[in-house]
Amino acid sequence: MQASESTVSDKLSVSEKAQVLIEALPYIQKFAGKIVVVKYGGSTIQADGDRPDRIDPVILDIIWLKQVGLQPVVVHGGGKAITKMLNALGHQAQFVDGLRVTDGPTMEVVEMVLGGQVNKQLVAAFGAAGSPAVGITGVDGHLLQVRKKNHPGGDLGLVGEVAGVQTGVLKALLSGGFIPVIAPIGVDEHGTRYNVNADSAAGAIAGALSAEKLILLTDVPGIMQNGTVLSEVTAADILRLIDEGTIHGGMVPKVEACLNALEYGARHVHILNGNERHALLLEVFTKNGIGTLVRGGEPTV
Ligand SMILES: Nc1ncnc2c1ncn2[C@@H]1O[C@H](COP(=O)(O)OP(=O)(O)O)[C@@H](O)[C@H]1O
Ligand SMILES: CC(=O)N[C@@H](CCC(=O)OP(=O)(O)O)C(=O)O
Repeated sequence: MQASESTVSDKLSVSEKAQVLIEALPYIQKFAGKIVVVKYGGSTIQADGDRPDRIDPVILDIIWLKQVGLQPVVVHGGGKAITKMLNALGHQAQFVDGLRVTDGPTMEVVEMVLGGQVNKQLVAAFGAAGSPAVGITGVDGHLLQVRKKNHPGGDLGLVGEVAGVQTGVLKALLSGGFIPVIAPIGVDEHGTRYNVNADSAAGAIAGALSAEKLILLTDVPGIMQNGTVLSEVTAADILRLIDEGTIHGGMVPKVEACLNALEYGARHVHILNGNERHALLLEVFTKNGIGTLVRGGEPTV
């Protein structure tokens, strides 16, 4: 445990510490056995292969969810790591509406970085923190079936959109007591692998698992409008916020993934700041939660 954490805890009296635990009890009871899909973004991943002494607080939160009876499933990004590797190899990264234009050589780097480096770094971090995880890509167990994405902004190359999700491999891992850690690479019916936006992959997986929650961790406190976080938005709000340009760039695939997840069966979708310490615990185990809740229904803003 890090020094700053023990200092905060030391400021609480013994009865205040007990009170915090007691207040979490109804949420622990409510969510027992429920599936929570957590999307851990490339802009927030802190697992650091060079600093094995440092335990990533997000990983601790996810292990906490598991230990109190929820069933976490992790889908990770790694966009920044891909761009770093492309640059190191002398390639330029190119994006259209938050999606990476993926030619053949770029796809090789995507697979190497997402399926290899980032995935194994996270799995190793879970193991080091005492919880066995298994890292897979969407190719394994035919988890993410995709087709080439047709995008109005131009040909994106080997970018896939999810056409189907086969959840068998996830159910096998969950029932074996493992935390599944998924890299967003999909496969089409010919065996061609595609780069899938991690938010889209997480949304599709959350929907297919009828998850209690999909939680998208990013580097902003939620959906922002004029400098403030919107605590709750509906599908209609989102369409309007995209239309007026308030939601743009990487937030567009994120909110589309939220709507997709809700449409296909996820119950609640949240966008939180993964850089805020223990944001996941605050969302799941406190009354008001934090970040933005995305829900179906009529406009709220
Ligand atoms: N209305 C908005 N509210 C919050 N962030 C927004 C909004 N519109 C665009 N963004 C951008 O979306 C980014 C998050 O998307 P992205 O960079 O793809 O995150 P991640 O790497 O975590 O998936 C934010 O850092 C912000 O720059
Ligand atoms: C098609 C597409 O854009 N794929 C993403 C996959 C990784 C990702 O989504 O990572 P973040 O969540 O960290 O942004 C990419 O190549 O960057």
